[in-house]
Amino acid sequence: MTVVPPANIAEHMTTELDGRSSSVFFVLSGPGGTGKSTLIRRWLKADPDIGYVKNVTTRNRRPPDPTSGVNDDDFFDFVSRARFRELVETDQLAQWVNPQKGYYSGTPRQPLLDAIEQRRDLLFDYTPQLYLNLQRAFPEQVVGVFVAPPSMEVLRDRLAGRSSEHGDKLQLKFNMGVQDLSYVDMHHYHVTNHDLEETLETLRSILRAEKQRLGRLPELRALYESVKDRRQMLFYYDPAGSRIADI
Ligand SMILES: Nc1ncnc2c1ncn2[C@@H]1O[C@H](COP(=O)(O)OP(=O)(O)OP(=O)(O)O)[C@@H](O)[C@H]1O
Repeated sequence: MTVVPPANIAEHMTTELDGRSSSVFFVLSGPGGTGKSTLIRRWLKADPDIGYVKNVTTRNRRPPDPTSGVNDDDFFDFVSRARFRELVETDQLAQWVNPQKGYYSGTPRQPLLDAIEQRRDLLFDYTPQLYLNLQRAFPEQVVGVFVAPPSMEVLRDRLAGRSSEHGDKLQLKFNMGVQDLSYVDMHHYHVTNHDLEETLETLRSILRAEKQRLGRLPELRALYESVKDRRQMLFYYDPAGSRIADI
């Protein structure tokens, strides 16, 4: 028997039902010291297709972390306050923050626009404030994952173990991390970073799922829209229950 496709689908019998997803801006957010840069460093190494845009910052360089291998220069461009001001005034930053007196940090806008154009995914290592700024600027692209430490005690030990902050600065960093906890409910996901490999696997699964959201597949959406038969009734009233009786 020959199967005859309905008219609305006949011309699309060989159209492939695969879509190319639009960009995801995948933000690892949360307290400093939970492992965000360590995770991103591993992810970038394992997956060359994913991108990372360096932030500009006026803070001092941290010495490379011998435990994680994280090198500040891989994540930041270090600029003077005068240069930072120029970037703000000429509207070259997608977002910026002033987390501590005299210290500014932000993200250049143009590489983000390029990524959207090329449909590339980007990873970000952010505080919740930066994440919320970016979400406001790019609501369709941004997915926010709050990366939590196994406990606050572990966070304290990881921060101390990294040796990038000491004394009052370490205390300040920890206290800022405690404040970051109040932003958890503004994220899409919460992932606890016990074991690095397991956490990375969870993050990659989240990104894979986000790529399948119909909202990120514009050509497929347009295709399904074009083959929709608008005369079809998908719902009905049945106050007398006769349709059920007819089954
Ligand atoms: N799952 C883990 N198990 C054990 N140690 C970890 C784990 N994840 C990260 N660390 C260690 O914790 C320390 C802090 O990690 P990292 O610098 O990546 O944090 P961060 O969240 O990027 O901090 P910041 O936001 O201040 O840059 C590092 O020394 C790293 O080696």
